[in-house]
Amino acid sequence: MFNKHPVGPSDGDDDGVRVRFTGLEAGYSGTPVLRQLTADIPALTMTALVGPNGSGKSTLLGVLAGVITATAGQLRHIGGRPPAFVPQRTTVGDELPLTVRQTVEMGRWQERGPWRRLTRHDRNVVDAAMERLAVSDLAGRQLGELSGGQRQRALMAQGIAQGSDLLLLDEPTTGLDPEARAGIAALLTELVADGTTVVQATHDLEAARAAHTCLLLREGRLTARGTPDEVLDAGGVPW
Ligand SMILES: Nc1ncnc2c1ncn2[C@@H]1O[C@H](COP(=O)(O)OP(=O)(O)OP(=O)(O)O)[C@@H](O)[C@H]1O
Repeated sequence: MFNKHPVGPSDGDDDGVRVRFTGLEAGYSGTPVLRQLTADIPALTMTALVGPNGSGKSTLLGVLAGVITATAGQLRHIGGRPPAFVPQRTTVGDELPLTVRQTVEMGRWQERGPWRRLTRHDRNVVDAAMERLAVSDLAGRQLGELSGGQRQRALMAQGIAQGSDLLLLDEPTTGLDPEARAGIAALLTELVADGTTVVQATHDLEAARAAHTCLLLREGRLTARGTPDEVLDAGGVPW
């Protein structure tokens, strides 16, 4: 694919960079998925990971989040707090006996440690995250009995409750109705304006267009990197 920007870090210094990876490789049980990925994630911007099913977007998010270990290459988080990772809502078990409030409270575990009593500050952070995602009314409901959009908002509230400056989201708007998608898009724009770096894997063209930077993956390789116009229009929509 035609690509105006070189596929790699923009330059050698760390200015304005939140995450830098070089020659990154990762996979599952010895099966390689990501191959020689090299790129920067600019700080205080929104980056969209785009590409066809199975191209490695979720795997890359998992590596950035630290839940999947790279098998080769280098990954550097430049400054900031440990990332907050919001997985695809379909990967969160329906049978989990958790209420919405308990789910959001888990966002404080990294700081507080699991099973420790939450402090008043923690509870305030949880309340604020639930209000921001409009799930306060659902606080006592079981996660498994929520609609897709409600569950997505609960998981996003958990991510926000972590208070990280780096939010990693796996398909936060896929399958949601237009109103719910617009709500999430507006929230992400606000979060970036408030000082958060957002990285989202997405098949949602509007979400990708709203990003500052798109990284296009194909078969585990980074094949284009640039503005949405450059990446999405250069060779047709890439999925
Ligand atoms: N837990 C796993 N165990 C083994 N292989 C996996 C696992 N998760 C993903 N894979 C494989 O890794 C490759 C990349 O998958 P990944 O989920 O990262 O792609 P994706 O771009 O996020 O796809 P989608 O758009 O469908 O969500 C695929 O071939 C997939 O089958």
